[in-house]
Parts: sequence; C-alpha cells; structure tokens
Amino acid sequence: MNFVPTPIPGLVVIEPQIWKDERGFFIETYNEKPFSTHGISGFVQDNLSYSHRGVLRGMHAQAGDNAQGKLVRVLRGRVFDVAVDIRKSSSTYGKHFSIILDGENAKSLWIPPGFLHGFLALEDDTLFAYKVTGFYDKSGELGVRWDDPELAIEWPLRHDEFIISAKDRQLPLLKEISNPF
Ligand SMILES: Cc1cn([C@H]2C[C@H](O)[C@@H](COP(=O)(O)OP(=O)(O)O[C@H]3O[C@@H](C)C(=O)[C@@H](O)[C@H]3O)O2)c(=O)[nH]c1=O
Repeated sequence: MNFVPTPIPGLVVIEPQIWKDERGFFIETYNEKPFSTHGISGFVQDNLSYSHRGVLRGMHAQAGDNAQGKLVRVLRGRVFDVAVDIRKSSSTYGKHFSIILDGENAKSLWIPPGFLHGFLALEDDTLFAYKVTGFYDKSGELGVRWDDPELAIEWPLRHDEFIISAKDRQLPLLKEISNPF
C-alpha cells in the first residue's frame, strides 16, 4: 500500500497492493495501522452511491461538530474526482486536485476536512464508496457550484450530458459562502 502525497498538503492518494491470481484479485481497502500512521483515522460512517454516466455530484463539504474527512474510492465504473482546498489559511487555498478513480486502479483519495469534494461519473453503473469521519449532519452541509469560475475545474464530458440534482444546481459560488474552514 502506497501513500502518495499530492501537490495540495493533506490530500493523499492511496494505491493498494493488488494481489491477482486465477480467481481474480484481492486488495485491502482499509487497514487501521498504515492509515492511522498517515494521520487518516476516526471513521464513523460508510456511504455508497450509484451513478449513471454523466452524473455530477458536488461540490460538497460538511463542517461544524460533525466536520467530515472522506476516504473515497470506486468499486465499479469510473469517475473524475475533484477536491478543492477551502482552508482559509492554506497556501493552496482555492486550488483543486483531480484524479481518475476506477474499479481497476482501486485507488483511494483521502480528503481531510476543509475541502470541497465532487465527482463526475464517466461510466454507467458507477459505484462510489466512501468512509467519513463525521456523522451525516444536514446543519453542517455546505456546497459550491461545480462550474464556479473561481474553481476553474476542467470537467471531462460535454456539459450538456451532465445529470445534476436540483439541490446542486442551486448552489452558490465560493465567494458567496460563509466559509467555516
Ligand atoms: C450524504 C448523505 C445523504 N443522505 C441522504 C440525504 C438525501 O435525501 C439523499 C441524497 O443526498 P445528497 O443529494 O446530498 O447526496 P450526494 O449528492 O451524493 O452527496 C454526496 O456528494 C459527494 C460529492 C460527497 O462528497 C458526499 O460527502 C456527499 O455530500 O441521501 C443521508 O441520509 N446520509 C448522508 O450521509
């Protein structure tokens, strides 16, 4: 298992050891020892979402008493996954990191509290699994528009293919939110 730092401090890509044989493969998706050694711990909830190609979910964060760090990965299908640093004192404030996560590479991304997160499903039948460090808490939810020019995220696929929830279509710009981070 490799813990690979990214250009944004705190964001880490985890590459598992994939044990392949004639039956298929085996990977450890989470192991408390190496993860906690890298400061990744405290999970209280596991989530799973299913998306069709073109579904865009984001950009979301959960702040407050139940602020969430997220350990995200794809079980089946493929996504363009994005995390945006909104930690006000960070030297990389406003910058984003993107990565392709899929069922084949089995990579995970650790997103600490203080980031917006979102993804675009690039294939039908995409299963997206994640562990979070805070219980779901509607009062702590915040979000920013996926197409906020300040974020300047270059999403793959044509924008007219996107399937976005009514809630996410109405999100404000980053400069309009009261940022608790
Ligand atoms: C996130 C969440 C949602 N829900 C419910 C609320 C709602 O009725 C329904 C769908 O919720 P949403 O529309 O917020 O789901 P979704 O847009 O998939 O939200 C997720 O997006 C990605 C990008 C993230 O980073 C996640 O943390 C989360 O915010 O599920 C829970 O019960 N528990 C949860 O932890």
